[in-house]
Amino acid sequence: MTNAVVPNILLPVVAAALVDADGRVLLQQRPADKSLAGLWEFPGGKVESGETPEDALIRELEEELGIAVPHACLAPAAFASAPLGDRHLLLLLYIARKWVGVPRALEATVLKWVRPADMHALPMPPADRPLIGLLDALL
Ligand SMILES: Nc1nc2c([nH]c(=O)n2[C@H]2C[C@H](O)[C@@H](COP(=O)(O)OP(=O)(O)OP(=O)(O)O)O2)c(=O)[nH]1
Repeated sequence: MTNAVVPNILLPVVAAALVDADGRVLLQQRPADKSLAGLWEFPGGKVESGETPEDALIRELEEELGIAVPHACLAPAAFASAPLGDRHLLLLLYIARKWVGVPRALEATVLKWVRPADMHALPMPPADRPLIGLLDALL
């Protein structure tokens, strides 16, 4: 009997809606040399092997924005499920209202604070579209 390795079709990605005192959410623009270039996304990234979703998100927010988000400040909020190339994206969105440091675009082209209602007019990854209305209802 062979133990065939089945490739994992699911791509787990974590992302954060960082919310400021005015109810605006931080979006970042994906750089030109990456997939989905130029689209506005929630900061975050892929969950690496051996990481919990929350550990992955804390790491990504430090790498991408230079901020520290305490584990206790990450509230699970919504998810998206959508095809992405030959994989299937499972995007877990958390809300955070508190963090340490001032977000800087360390990997993205630029950052922007946006109200959920204004996100409809922005080019965002297709998987993110259903998250806009959910965020609007939650904030
Ligand atoms: N961080 C983030 N990723 C998103 C969002 N929506 C969405 O479809 N994605 C996709 C884009 C990427 O394929 C994947 C996130 O992984 P990543 O940001 O670490 O990927 P990457 O740029 O390092 O690598 P790649 O896309 O060039 O393969 O999830 C979102 O709102 N935030």
